[in-house]
Amino acid sequence: MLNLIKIRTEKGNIPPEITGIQTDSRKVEPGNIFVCMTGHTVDGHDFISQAIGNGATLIIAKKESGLIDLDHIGLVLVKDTVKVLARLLHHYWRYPTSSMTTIGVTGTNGKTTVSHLIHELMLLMGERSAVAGTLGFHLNDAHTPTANTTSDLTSNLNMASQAAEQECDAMIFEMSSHGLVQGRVWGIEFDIAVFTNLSYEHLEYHQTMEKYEQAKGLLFAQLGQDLRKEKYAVINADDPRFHTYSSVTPFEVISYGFSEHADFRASDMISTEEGMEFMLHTPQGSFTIRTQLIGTFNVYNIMAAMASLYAKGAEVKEMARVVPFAKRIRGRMEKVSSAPSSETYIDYAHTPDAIEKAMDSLLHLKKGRLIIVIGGGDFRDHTKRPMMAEKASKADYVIITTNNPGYEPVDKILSDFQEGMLHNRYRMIGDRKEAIHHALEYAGPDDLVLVTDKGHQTTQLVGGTKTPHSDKQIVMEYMKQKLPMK
Ligand SMILES: CC(=O)N[C@H]1[C@@H](OP(=O)(O)OP(=O)(O)OC[C@H]2O[C@@H](n3ccc(=O)[nH]c3=O)[C@H](O)[C@@H]2O)O[C@H](CO)[C@@H](O)[C@@H]1O[C@H](C)C(=O)N[C@@H](C)C(=O)N[C@H](CCC(=O)O)C(=O)O
Ligand SMILES: Nc1ncnc2c1ncn2[C@@H]1O[C@H](COP(=O)(O)OP(=O)(O)OP(=O)(O)O)[C@@H](O)[C@H]1O
Repeated sequence: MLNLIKIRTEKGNIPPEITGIQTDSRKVEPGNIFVCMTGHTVDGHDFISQAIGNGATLIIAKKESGLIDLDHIGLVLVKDTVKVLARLLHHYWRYPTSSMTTIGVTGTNGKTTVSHLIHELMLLMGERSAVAGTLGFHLNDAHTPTANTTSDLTSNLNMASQAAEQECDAMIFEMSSHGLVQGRVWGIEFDIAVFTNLSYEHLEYHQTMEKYEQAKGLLFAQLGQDLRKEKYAVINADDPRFHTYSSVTPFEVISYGFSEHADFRASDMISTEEGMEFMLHTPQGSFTIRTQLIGTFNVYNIMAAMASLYAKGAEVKEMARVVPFAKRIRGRMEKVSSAPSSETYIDYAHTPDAIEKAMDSLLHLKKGRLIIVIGGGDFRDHTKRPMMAEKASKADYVIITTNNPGYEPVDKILSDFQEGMLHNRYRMIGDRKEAIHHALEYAGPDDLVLVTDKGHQTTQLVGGTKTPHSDKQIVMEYMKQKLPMK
């Protein structure tokens, strides 16, 4: 295997066989290669002793560090451990992404929804599928949690290999900009690259919108240039980046949106008791689409999922038949209470654009007032807070709170949001549970309550301590106590 890489220095005893490849010393098992990665927080080179203690027999590093007893292990020095890791991992797992249709979904909002819609539609059409993203790793119906939206390369290859072993027809990767920039999917053979939209987010990491835009574009570059292969880019025709991303790839672009020229074009959207209905015009004809999902943004998400599967070879007619059975995604415009009390929705909106879109999707349903809970916390872009509050000002009443405040002073979080408020019909309550209770208390039976930011998540981080917290459970328990038993 080492013949795949350029070795600068080789020392000690190189083992004839290895049992796996690891970048985290805590996960190393006997016989593994430990590859040292220089991270944002710590340097993997500092954990070589721990890796050896756990049984690593070969260390791949950029530099020599510490005293290593080379009697029983080997040490290989290379120029770039990230690139070497990618090369070795794909070889070790026997290139699993080349045996199934591999789909990458990127964009500021909608990645989870589009990825899960593709997955669910495939299962509904009788195919085998896997998806890895914010909600974890779903292999057909089985589920394992993951740490990131886009996992590290070692985990991605491990998941892809499980999917390939289960003979999945496709694997879908939710692609965050961090994941793309850090090479967490290097070498993955994408067949279809999907773009949802781009708006203000993650500038604490990328610094400028231009760099953020470039980061997302890496997914289209990763389709490669090999025109012997059948590959597609699926791009939102209504987004201003349509032309930029279309020009990154030599492969055919399938567009979707409300624009006249889109290949998958929606029209005549109406809300129904069950969700929504719209007309979808496609290269295979026009179809009525009925869905349990709500909000115009979900029309986009459904079109992105259907266009991706059309690229993969599915019949639009068959997809139109199964879309009504695709369930709402956990924590995304999830209705958790309804008449006789106020209707309450939980939504993972955590960007200015998502807040605006989530509110817009409810405005036509409201008979009384729209009450919104917004919040934020440490470890996320702080600069977006006033913009989120500005968008939330469209609601009749706004409750500003925290979400995973971490080590940041609560008053600072609240005042950042306050800066963006366009009216004074708001209240600031630091404790998230109390804030949700206040929203529900304030709401009358005709009012709509939208609780944003936490969505599906089930913990609250205060200081360095995580405690259980579910917005959905808080609403349901409150309703149970307040509503008279029948
Ligand atoms: C800032 C950032 O992106 N950090 C990511 C990065 O970690 P890092 O560079 O800090 O790694 P590190 O902790 O310094 O460790 C360096 C190396 O030492 C190793 N190590 C470390 C400790 C130890 O005891 N032993 C050991 O061997 C580590 O395994 C690693 O190989 O690489 C890790 C593996 O890929 C990620 O899990 C981690 O995500 C952290 C947890 C994170 O919060 N990231 C956020 C910003 C993120 O990536 N978000 C995106 C988008 C979310 C969205 O769209 O909303 C995501 O994809 O999740
Ligand atoms: N196509 C869309 N356009 C704008 N907003 C959207 C769209 N789809 C979803 N949203 C909003 O964004 C929120 C998050 O949706 P989703 O989880 O699908 O996005 P995401 O890109 O995966 O987010 P993250 O990367 O943070 O996990 C939703 O709860 C909704 O408010």
